[in-house]
Formats: sequence, structure tokens, C-alpha cells
Amino acid sequence: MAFLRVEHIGIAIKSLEKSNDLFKKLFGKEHYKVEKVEREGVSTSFFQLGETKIELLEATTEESAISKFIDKKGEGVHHIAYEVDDIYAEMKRLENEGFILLSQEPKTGADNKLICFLHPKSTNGVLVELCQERKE
Ligand SMILES: CC[C@@H](C(=O)O)C(=O)SCCNC(=O)CCNC(=O)[C@H](O)C(C)(C)COP(=O)(O)OP(=O)(O)OC[C@H]1O[C@@H](n2cnc3c(N)ncnc32)[C@H](O)[C@@H]1OP(=O)(O)O
Ligand SMILES: [Co+2]
Repeated sequence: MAFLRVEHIGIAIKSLEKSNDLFKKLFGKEHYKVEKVEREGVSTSFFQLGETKIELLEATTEESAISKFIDKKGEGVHHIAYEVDDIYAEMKRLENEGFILLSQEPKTGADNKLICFLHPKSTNGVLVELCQERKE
């Protein structure tokens, strides 16, 4: 068991509309989707870059992790998401290794994924997201 690849890099931004334009100019291509994830209090857009993606994250509520992050640190890289092939097995393995899971069960993420976060306190200050393609 091991991580397979960087699935996406999450970037906290204040305005999806403005940042979609900015990243379109930067990458020379359009985002391929916009998706709201109510439970996380975010609206996201995705750019495909080779085998990885950039996920822009705008807060839709004041309680959202993205609101808090921008208030404290400003816009910028928020998390790195890694693809795994068995999220349940990886969660168990990582918990046994002493990492702090932020949920005991995987949650439904954006772009048809099951996800679980690890606390940045346990990963040298970087918020880590595990991602597995949903099968149904
Ligand atoms: C679109 C859905 C999904 C996907 O499919 O891809 C997403 O990506 S959703 C993304 C947004 N959701 C999340 O981030 C959920 C997981 N995060 C959390 O549960 C919380 O943000 C947290 C990591 C537990 C922190 O929450 P909390 O303790 O309430 O916030 P504080 O502001 O008090 O921070 C405590 C501590 O942690 C540091 N911190 C917070 N966020 C980050 C971060 N992204 N990267 C690195 N460090 C972070 C924060 O600076 C504080 O540190 P100290 O000040 O040193 O105590
Ligand atoms: Co993410």
C-alpha cells in the first residue's frame, strides 16, 4: 500500500470568478468544471494539468475551513490531495502510523471522490487529503 500520485493541489482564493480568469491566463486553458460542495462550505473549480489537477476553493460560508484559512493566512496553497486505491485501508494504516485523521469515515468530495483529511499538526504543517474514485 502506498500513495499513487498527487491527485490535486487545493488553492484557497477569495473569488472563483476572478481566479478562474487569472488561472486561465496562467495555464493557457479553461477550467473543466465548477462544483459546490455544501458540506465543506466551498465552491470549487478544476483545471486539469497532465495527470494532476488544480482545485480552486472559494468559501461559501463563514464557518468554512477556507474562510478561516484566508482570514489567518490569506490566499494560497491550502492542501495537497493524494490518490490512493483503498481509502479505508490507507486510513487504518495512517492512523496506526500515528497520523491524525480528521474523520473516522471517508466523506464525499468534489469530482466524484471519497476523501479524508489528515491534520496538518501531524504532517509537518501541510494539510493532506486522501482521494479515491467513487465506484458507483
Ligand atoms: C471540495 C471538497 C474537497 C475535495 O473534494 O477536494 C476539499 O478539498 S474541501 C477543502 C476544505 N475543507 C477542509 O479543509 C476540511 C479539513 N480541514 C479542517 O478540518 C480544518 O481546516 C483544520 C485543518 C482541522 C483546521 O481547523 P481549525 O482547528 O478549526 O482551524 P484553525 O484556524 O484554528 O487552525 C488550527 C491550526 O491549523 C493550522 N491550519 C489550518 N488550516 C491549515 C492548512 N490548510 N494548512 C496548514 N495549516 C493549517 C492553523 O494555522 C492553526 O495552526 P496554529 O495557528 O499553529 O495553531
Ligand atoms: Co481538495
